[in-house]
Amino acid sequence: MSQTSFVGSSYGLDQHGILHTGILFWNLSTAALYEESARRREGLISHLGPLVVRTGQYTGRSPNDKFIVKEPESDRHIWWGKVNQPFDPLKFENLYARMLAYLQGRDLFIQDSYAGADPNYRICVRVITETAWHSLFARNLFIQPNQEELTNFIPDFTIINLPNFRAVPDLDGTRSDAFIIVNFARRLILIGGTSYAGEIKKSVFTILNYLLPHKQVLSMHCSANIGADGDTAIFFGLSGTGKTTLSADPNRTLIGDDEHGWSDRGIFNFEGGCYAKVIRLSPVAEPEIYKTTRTFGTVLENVAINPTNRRLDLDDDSLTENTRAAYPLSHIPNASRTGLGNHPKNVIFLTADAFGVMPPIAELSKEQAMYHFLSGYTAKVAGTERGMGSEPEATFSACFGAPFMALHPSVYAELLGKLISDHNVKVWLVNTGWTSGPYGVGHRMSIRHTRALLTAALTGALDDVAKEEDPIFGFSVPERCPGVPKDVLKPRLTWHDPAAYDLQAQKLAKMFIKNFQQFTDVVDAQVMQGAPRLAIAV
Ligand SMILES: Nc1ncnc2c1ncn2[C@@H]1O[C@H](COP(=O)(O)OP(=O)(O)O)[C@@H](O)[C@H]1O
Ligand SMILES: C=C(OP(=O)(O)O)C(=O)O
Ligand SMILES: [Mn+2]
Repeated sequence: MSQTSFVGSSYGLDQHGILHTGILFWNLSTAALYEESARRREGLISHLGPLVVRTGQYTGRSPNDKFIVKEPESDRHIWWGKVNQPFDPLKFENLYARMLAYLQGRDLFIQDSYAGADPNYRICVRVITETAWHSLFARNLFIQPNQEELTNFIPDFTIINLPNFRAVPDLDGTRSDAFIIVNFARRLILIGGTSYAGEIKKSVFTILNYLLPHKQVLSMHCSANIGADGDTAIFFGLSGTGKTTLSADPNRTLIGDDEHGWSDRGIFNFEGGCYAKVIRLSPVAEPEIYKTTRTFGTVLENVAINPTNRRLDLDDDSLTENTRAAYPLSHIPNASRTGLGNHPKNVIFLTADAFGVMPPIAELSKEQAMYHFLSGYTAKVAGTERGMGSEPEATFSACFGAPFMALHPSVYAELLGKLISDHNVKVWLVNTGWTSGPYGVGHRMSIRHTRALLTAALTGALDDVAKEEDPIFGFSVPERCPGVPKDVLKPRLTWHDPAAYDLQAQKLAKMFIKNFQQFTDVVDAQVMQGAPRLAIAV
């Protein structure tokens, strides 16, 4: 049977300087990619159909190995620093030449797709990979053009993803054998040395974060869904705070789980699929996502599989805590087909606070919203074991997604501020971490309670509920919420020692203030009204 019955673009790989290859697999379908993947022994097909793969050494993103080429076209726009590290253009060309040499004689997989559901703002992305499974990942995560569009496809940006090509730092100017290098002038992203597929999707996100603000469109690290009345909600949050989990809500239509744009036409998804964490996934708490781990077409990264009966063990964290499922949006029963939504009525900032200080929900003023958006607070837990007494670490990640923000955070903050005012949006802070005492003592907020709080906020049920102003953070904490015990709403009440709570809250407020010093010169004085108030005695 022919293996080459697929649509390829007339814009061939020679245009990228890729010559003398093996077989080229253009835009292979899911089933064909399974076959190629199985033939190459890239992974195992599990019970009920997902493709299970391992990523080897790198089971998560490698932010320190990510670079942006320092060239005149983009130089003055980029937010240079720890996040966006400069890379020498000549070194880039050298590395690219070495990758082109590596590609000779190799079979390659090409997926041509869109990033951006709104045709006005989409970009054409070509993903070239040496493995079939990364090609399936790209196919699942991005938006599929139709047959005619594929024939005429000319990439705006091209990603060359070669996990088995390892850089030589002394020769290539990289930090290690892994690298993710974005070149805006060349419209090229080179990825090597790492198999973690998340690098592919987050590189595309970085590109859109660079391009869209120039068009007055806000790009956001958030999930999005739509209520029965057509009201859109967006959920900002760093990794692990609940964007994917909470946006998959049986009562709301899912737009997307991770990356969206907000233009004068409303919200649009950048992607066509989701990338969910599946460690200890509960079929009861997260039935929609759980089902995708039992569906043909899903790619499962680093999930344990019994090689004999091909059953999965979602509780097994021996390879990593960061086990993932990559699936198209159509795997979620009530997902949007268009990827579009109206201007949001509600914006949620998700934080996983490990100090037990933040309330499970609070309404923010416009100034507080700006302050918290620039702060991007969440917490990382130091130890992996509960009750070890190891101190959690506060993480401040501007715009709730600093690793992906190509421009200065104030660019995104200004756009958000304007959109919030123009569309009269309510902003909420939701703590999906610890509220009933600190990590090691308390326990994590239950998904059931978080969902009840979100339902109440999004349906307007919290509008008429009395709210108390938090003495330090100043935001408004509701006194009651249907389906949630009253005590849960006020973390101070759940601590054995209220004085210890006050001390911890002050400590956290100090961390906010220290972190915000980097922004005090660049933001409007008004935003400072959203800062925590240390002077007030509690
Ligand atoms: N109250 C809660 N709200 C949201 N997620 C929770 C909660 N409690 C535990 N979790 C777990 O935290 C993780 C959230 O991850 P995810 O939704 O993938 O985050 P993100 O998409 O923001 O990276 C999931 O594994 C989920 O099961
Ligand atoms: C894919 C990622 O994003 P998130 O955890 O936000 O889904 C990641 O950070 O690697
Ligand atoms: Mn996610």
